[in-house]
Amino acid sequence: MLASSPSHSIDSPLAHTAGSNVAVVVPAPMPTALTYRVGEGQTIVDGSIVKVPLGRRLVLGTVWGASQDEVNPSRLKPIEQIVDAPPIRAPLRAFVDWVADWTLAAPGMVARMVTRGDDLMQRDPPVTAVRKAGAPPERITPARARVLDVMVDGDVYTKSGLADLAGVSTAVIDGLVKAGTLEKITIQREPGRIEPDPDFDPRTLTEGQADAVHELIAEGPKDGSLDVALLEGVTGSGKTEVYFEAIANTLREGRQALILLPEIALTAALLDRFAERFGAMPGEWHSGITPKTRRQVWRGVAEGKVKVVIGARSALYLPFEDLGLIIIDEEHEAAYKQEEWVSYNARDMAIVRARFEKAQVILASATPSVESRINAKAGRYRHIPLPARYGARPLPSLSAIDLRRTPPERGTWLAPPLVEAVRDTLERGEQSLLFLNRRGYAPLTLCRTCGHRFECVMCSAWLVQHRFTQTLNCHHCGHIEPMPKACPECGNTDSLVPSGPGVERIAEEVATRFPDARTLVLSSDMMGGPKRLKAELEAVAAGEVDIVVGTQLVAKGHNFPGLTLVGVVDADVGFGQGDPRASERTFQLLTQVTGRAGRADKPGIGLIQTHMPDHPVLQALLAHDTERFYTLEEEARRRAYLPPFVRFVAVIVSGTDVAGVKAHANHLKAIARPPETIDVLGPVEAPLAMLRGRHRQRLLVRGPRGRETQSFVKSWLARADKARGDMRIDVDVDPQSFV
Ligand SMILES: Nc1ncnc2c1ncn2[C@@H]1O[C@H](COP(=O)(O)OP(=O)(O)OP(=O)(O)O)[C@@H](O)[C@H]1O
Repeated sequence: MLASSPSHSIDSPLAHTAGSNVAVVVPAPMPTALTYRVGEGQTIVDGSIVKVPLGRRLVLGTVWGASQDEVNPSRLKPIEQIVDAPPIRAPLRAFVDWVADWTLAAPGMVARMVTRGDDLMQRDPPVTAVRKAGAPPERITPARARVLDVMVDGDVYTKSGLADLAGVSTAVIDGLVKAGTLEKITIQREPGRIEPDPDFDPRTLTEGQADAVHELIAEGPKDGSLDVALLEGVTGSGKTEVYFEAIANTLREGRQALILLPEIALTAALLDRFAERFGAMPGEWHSGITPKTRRQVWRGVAEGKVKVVIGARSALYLPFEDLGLIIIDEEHEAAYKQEEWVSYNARDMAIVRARFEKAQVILASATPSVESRINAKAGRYRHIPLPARYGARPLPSLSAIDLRRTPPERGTWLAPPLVEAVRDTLERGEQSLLFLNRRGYAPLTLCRTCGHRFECVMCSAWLVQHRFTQTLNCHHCGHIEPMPKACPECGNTDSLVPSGPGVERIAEEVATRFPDARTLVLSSDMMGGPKRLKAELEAVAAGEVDIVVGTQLVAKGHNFPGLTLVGVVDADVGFGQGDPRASERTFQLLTQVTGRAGRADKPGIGLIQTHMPDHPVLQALLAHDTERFYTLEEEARRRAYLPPFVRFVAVIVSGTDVAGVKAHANHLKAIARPPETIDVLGPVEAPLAMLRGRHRQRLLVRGPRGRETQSFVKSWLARADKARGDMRIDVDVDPQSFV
């Protein structure tokens, strides 16, 4: 609903008067805000969300302040409407500016992540309600008496709600309205909300947990300076219980809290845990929620009524009224990096948002990112360890299965020691998890006769065979085609063979070896939506499944009490893909997944199939020697001039015209002229040379950590020729993905 004046309190008393010019940030890739005129009768403040004409469209924009630009009055357009929504507060506007500057994105594209779209600004339609208004009716029936009996003077009821309450039909209510006893009114229905109660059901903490809570709450800086704590606790140490206490503290201070999670799959379980601890559901924010919930949470946080939000990285842009605490759970996860539209890392940006909001940040992980570890070591973050599992449970005992010595039988993927271990676990009535980070049945399909390999037509990538759906899928662009009967190259039938395993193939082997076991495949593309996934995860937790075959979807965050064996089918998948973070990712993923074993009363084991049992990363993992891993990795990065000791900025030129893309990339290189401290590497064909039908060339800028590198990229790209046609230049500061 649009109104000419917002009904909300404002954080800036300075209204812009009619006839004055204001700067409005609009959702378009423009480097600056545009100027519009405030109309008669409009009350506009800094942060007002407005509708303004842009070309022929009316777009949603945000008032950033008075305009300093000289604009020819004849070209000046008026603000069309003021949206009935709380204005965007100054700290959030400052955050948007900062993110735009840091990521080299247009401010409007960042602001768009705050205001999102029109639908978010709508209010639910008003509803008709009734309340007592006059004397009881002359004709009083038992049904009418019941209605009057249940009503409290002054209270407002929806018709159907009141009918239910009194156990009568709505016709009885209509009769009372007609008689003048009740009157109809229109109300804006507010979602019923129970506030989380910090003292609802606190846990008894272990000594280690209590110390960590004390440090988090009481030992932070007292001068209001930025407080970032790295809560590093081994898997199953109870990090969640610890940061819940920090949330309780924030709630007692009357402020709001945000918990960011890397995966939607983790939200359902955490929502339930939160409700048990605080007696109320938090707000939920991710791509799987309904538009109605989205509207209610957005408005609820802006008005300070929703106190806690659990969400995906986009929740970082919610317009909190008074944000006191941000928790980044599994802070090391690559999923915090967004790579579309605006490339940003939600973990890093959360720290910036916290600075503007004067909020605390807790980064939680069993396997922190190398960056956060180094920041903690340098004293920029407080380092709070939780070295033991809750309930004195041991960490799982880990060992490697050397595939060179005990390989699987031909055409199978599970080596004899792993098969034996699964059998023993089944016999004990316990659960096993077989982990392989590959969706589908086989990563490649080829023709035995002519050697043809199935590739995506839009990307330089193999098509992954999926048996459940009988399709070949591209995991990069989403292209799907039916599994052919014959080879398109040589026409031979019965000659197409799968090559390599995905989780579906492992599940097939499991079904052959253990036909009586209850087996479940869990991977993101098998999901029948978040509801089905939640039910499946609950079934695993309840012990209704014997063997889970899963991708990274099940690797982290979950609590499966009956799970005592984790088998890693192929630990070598993650190493050496030209990605500077390959070792780190592998270490993290394998620690997380093996950390699912033995979390309740029975001890767990992890068996890791590999061709490289002596790899230093695996050695550190097997010994639970986290310290050794970080020391090795830090040293390797320092030596090789890799982040976080340098800053990388990736510049990707893409388009449908391969020659044009190459020429433009070469042009960029030719005009770069970087200062001595900065190198421009490339251009080279990106590892994914074609993606969604666009050819890609990659330049990599390597420079110092400060702002210098971004400043160089900004001025460099500003000097470049305009990209023509459908050519696009994407800039990614601190890239996570090197494809
Ligand atoms: N103080 C406590 N009282 C009761 N139960 C606890 C306590 N601390 C932890 N637990 C239980 O121990 C298990 C592990 O805790 P939690 O999930 O918080 O660990 P975590 O450190 O987040 O693990 P991971 O990093 O492996 O996901 C959970 O079932 C949790 O309920």
